[in-house]
Amino acid sequence: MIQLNENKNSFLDIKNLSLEYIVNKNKFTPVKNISFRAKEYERLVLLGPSGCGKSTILKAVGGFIKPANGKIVLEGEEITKPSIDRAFVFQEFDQLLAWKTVLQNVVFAITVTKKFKKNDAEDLARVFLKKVNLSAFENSYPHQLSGGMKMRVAIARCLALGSKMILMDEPFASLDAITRKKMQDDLLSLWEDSKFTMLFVTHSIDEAIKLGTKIIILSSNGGQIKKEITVNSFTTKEEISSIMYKNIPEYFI
Ligand SMILES: Nc1ncnc2c1ncn2[C@@H]1O[C@H](COP(=O)(O)OP(=O)(O)OP(=O)(O)O)[C@@H](O)[C@H]1O
Repeated sequence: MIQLNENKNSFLDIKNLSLEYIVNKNKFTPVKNISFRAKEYERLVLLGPSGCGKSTILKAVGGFIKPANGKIVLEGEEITKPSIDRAFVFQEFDQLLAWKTVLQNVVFAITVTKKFKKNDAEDLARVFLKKVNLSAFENSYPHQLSGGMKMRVAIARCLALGSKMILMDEPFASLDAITRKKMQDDLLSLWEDSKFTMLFVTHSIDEAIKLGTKIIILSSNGGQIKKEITVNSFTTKEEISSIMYKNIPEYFI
């Protein structure tokens, strides 16, 4: 079991963050003045109803939206632009190139983003494929893999590139219940094996409890943080539901 590093309280530090879009020349601010922190190797889950600003926060951490106010700091450095430091892993894990093998997919990413010779890139790719238990599948193509294995390749690729955070926006939302459970289990075992800090967006209470070490509950009223919950073995669906029922009744409509 990985211990969260208590000395790295400010691995990710979001301070008084407001995020806005310009709609018909007017400012629209879906996220207003929120603050929260994550430790290294935290599995931080943003939970809230549709439209509360979860994806907007994730995009800002990715560096794709600049804060209107406040700041986002990762390991002491303010985030101002996208970087491989913070990698998105998309739904269906379809960022993998269908015509390249598992090994070639990882090597391709390494050679494009780092100045590595092909042989060195292959060595590095194999180290990370081993970490995610896919050494035996290095010559397989993405279509020959299960969803969980594709996720492992996508995450191995991020880790090989040196990503410090993996950003996931409802990656399992479109899956049937059995596949979703399997993917969640796979993600947890991958996290146990490979150690990464994760920011995961969902509107499922069950998923938040299962995957999170910390849950941030957001309301639909301007992306306000209603509660921050450190998940432990006593955290129940009833407890989270009751917090949400009191603070965000529209979640249940
Ligand atoms: N590019 C955009 N331009 C203008 N408004 C946007 C844009 N993207 C999102 N919004 C609006 O900002 C608000 C927050 O959207 P966001 O997608 O962050 O919410 P969410 O909590 O992730 O919702 P969902 O769970 O439905 O994906 C919503 O009202 C949405 O309509």
